Amino acid sequence: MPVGHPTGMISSWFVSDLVMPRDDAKANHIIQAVAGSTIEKSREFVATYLKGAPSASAQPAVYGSYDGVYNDPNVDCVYIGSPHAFHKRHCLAAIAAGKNVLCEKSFALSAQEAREVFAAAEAKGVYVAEAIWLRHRPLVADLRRILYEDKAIGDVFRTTADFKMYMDIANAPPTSRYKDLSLGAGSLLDIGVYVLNWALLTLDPGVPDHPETPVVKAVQSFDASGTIEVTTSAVLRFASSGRQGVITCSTEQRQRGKSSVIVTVDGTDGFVEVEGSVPSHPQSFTVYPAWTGDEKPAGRKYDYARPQQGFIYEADNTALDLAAGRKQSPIMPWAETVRVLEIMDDIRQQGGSTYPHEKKA
Ligand SMILES: NC(=O)C1=CN([C@@H]2O[C@H](COP(=O)(O)OP(=O)(O)OC[C@H]3O[C@@H](n4cnc5c(N)ncnc54)[C@H](OP(=O)(O)O)[C@@H]3O)[C@@H](O)[C@H]2O)C=CC1
Ligand SMILES: O=C1OC[C@@H](O)[C@H](O)[C@H]1O
Repeated sequence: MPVGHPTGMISSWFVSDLVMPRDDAKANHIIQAVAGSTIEKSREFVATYLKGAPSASAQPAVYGSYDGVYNDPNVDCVYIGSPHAFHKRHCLAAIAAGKNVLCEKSFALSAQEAREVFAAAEAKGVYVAEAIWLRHRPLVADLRRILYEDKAIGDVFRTTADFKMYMDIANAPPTSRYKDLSLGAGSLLDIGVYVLNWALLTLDPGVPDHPETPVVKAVQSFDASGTIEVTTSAVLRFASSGRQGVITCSTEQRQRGKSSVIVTVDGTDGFVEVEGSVPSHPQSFTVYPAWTGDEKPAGRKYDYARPQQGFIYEADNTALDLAAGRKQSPIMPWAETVRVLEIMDDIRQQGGSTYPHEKKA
């Protein structure tokens, strides 16, 4: 799958995974072109991250503006790894040029922005998907099967998930996407989106095709300036089952250790703990029977640790979607991206966080 992308942290992680050799690749990804805001940044990106890449990806076309990638006839799919507030603009520009698009989470600032992008994609007949890599992990599909087909822990009744990642916002430059509200700063869109996805995936077997939208109660707290949302807590309740999700995220707290329990799913006959460094990067899960005595019971561990970080799964699935002529990802269809953003709109409304363009409206 030829890929074009701007520079930046996530883009470096993404391409590093794609060019790492592996035996079980479902698709052959070629980094065909790289675009950043300056040609120097793009060249530096290539020199840094594609130095040892297989020959097809080692010398991509290099552009000093994003238009270069949008208009490059050799690019099949544009990967967008810019800050949240630019996603709509960059998606629309790529779509207008007739390109397929894989765009980072959170897909947009609001559900309305996502609807506009998907309407444009439909009109142009191109593929667009949110790069919510968590949903593409085999670990997630296996866990859902164990919960809802094998019913290994009985009836699921609750999921708790917490994402903590310390950001020194006070000392970050004003241009940082973690600090600049006009770039979409805030813990919910950056990391809360993962714990929300964990709750939806583990509490609702109908996801993604027949999802039930939960009732949400949420609060948010802000940094010293009172403008940047740094901690979000929300409780979700699914009316049909009574299942609850307790999801929290904070950029004020450091993650503890290299691996810990990042998600817990409780059932009537047992529980599951998902282990990893942070909820975006699960490595294993353990299925336990009900904890009845003093000691924690023995569980069965399912381990998915690999040399890549995990971006290969969304990349492979995107390539397979394109090869099959699909315009949407069956794992993260447009309606599901919109629904996640609608829930986040609701959480932000209850929590009191708004973006500059919303204040003007
Ligand atoms: N899936 C995952 O695990 C992760 C996903 N993400 C997601 O990826 C996206 C980008 O995050 P990240 O890589 O950390 O972002 P960065 O802050 O690294 O920015 C990415 C690129 O966007 C451009 N950019 C950044 N700030 C500005 C600005 N103020 N004005 C104009 N252009 C700017 C720059 O590219 P240039 O100047 O070359 O154009 C920059 O290299 C977000 O949606 C985030 O949520 C982020 C981290 C991990
Ligand atoms: O998606 C993400 O997950 C990992 C974090 O480091 C990053 O800030 C965030 O965007």
